[in-house]
Amino acid sequence: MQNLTIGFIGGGNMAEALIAGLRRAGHAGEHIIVADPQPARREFLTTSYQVISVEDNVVATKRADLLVLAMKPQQMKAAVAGLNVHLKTDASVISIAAGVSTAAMHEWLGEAANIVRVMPNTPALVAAGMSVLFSDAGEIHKVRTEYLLNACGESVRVEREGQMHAVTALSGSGPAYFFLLAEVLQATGEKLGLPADLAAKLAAQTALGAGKMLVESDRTAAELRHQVTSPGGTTQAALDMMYEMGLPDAVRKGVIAASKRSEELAG
Ligand SMILES: NC(=O)C1=CN([C@@H]2O[C@H](COP(=O)(O)OP(=O)(O)OC[C@H]3O[C@@H](n4cnc5c(N)ncnc54)[C@H](OP(=O)(O)O)[C@@H]3O)[C@@H](O)[C@H]2O)C=CC1
Ligand SMILES: O=C(O)[C@@H]1CCC=N1
Repeated sequence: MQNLTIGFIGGGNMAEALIAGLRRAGHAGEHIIVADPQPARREFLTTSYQVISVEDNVVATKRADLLVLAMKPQQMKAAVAGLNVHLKTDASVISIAAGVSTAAMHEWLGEAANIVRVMPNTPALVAAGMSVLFSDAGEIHKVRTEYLLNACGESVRVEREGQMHAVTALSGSGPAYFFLLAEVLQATGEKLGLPADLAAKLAAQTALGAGKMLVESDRTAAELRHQVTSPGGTTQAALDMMYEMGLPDAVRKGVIAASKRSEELAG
């Protein structure tokens, strides 16, 4: 797998996270080629990750064994138009765009294209990504895709493409929900008199610790929450207020809104 050339069309935030994961896992920069319209972005990616950067999508497409389509959903149709004739025989084509269905990808790239639909997330940048894949292509294309995704963290397959909307709402967008919570924790710590750097450190390390416990412990999230919550104590005071202010309902409605937006992007 290390000899596969992995191409990216679009070198934005999510492509960078995947590239960082690949490079950390030892995939050679000379086997990664990124096409992006912005010269400054190409320069940045080459300097930071020692990858090959090009302006022309066709150049990256021709060389790629795995081609990752990493532009915005609204940019996808125009970006892939005409690329299918340049694909290597048996190339795997991985779309990471929210909402965009494999049927749409086949419509744009032809029925013969080996399409894998993936929903990654930005913690791939630090090898802690969570990716979900769906594909109607052959096993080899899923296995190759898992090589890429597992270099960046964890991956799972789903058998029903319809589940990708909920996946997108949960793990694709999910890092932003935790970052928002960290922002509020930090700002409130400052308001309560802590220096900014200390408040930021406390929010970040607490998020890391809670995340590690969620991943590593046998206990459920609810059980872990109960362990922190002494009856009549400080956590109880906070959680009572958060429930009263509707925090769980706000999160629930937010995640449902994300899932609906993913359905809308599907057209
Ligand atoms: N960010 C995230 O957390 C996640 C994103 N995704 C998906 O990843 C995809 C990319 O998102 P993200 O990285 O955030 O977006 P970005 O806007 O950061 O990256 C997209 C990149 O593609 C470039 N681009 C646009 N049109 C073309 C084209 N025709 N050919 C080549 N490159 C092009 C853009 O250039 P320019 O700026 O000039 O338009 C930009 O550099 C989206 O489809 C999104 O749904 C999935 C999971 C998580
Ligand atoms: O916000 C978005 O649309 C993309 C998809 C998931 C995360 N970012």
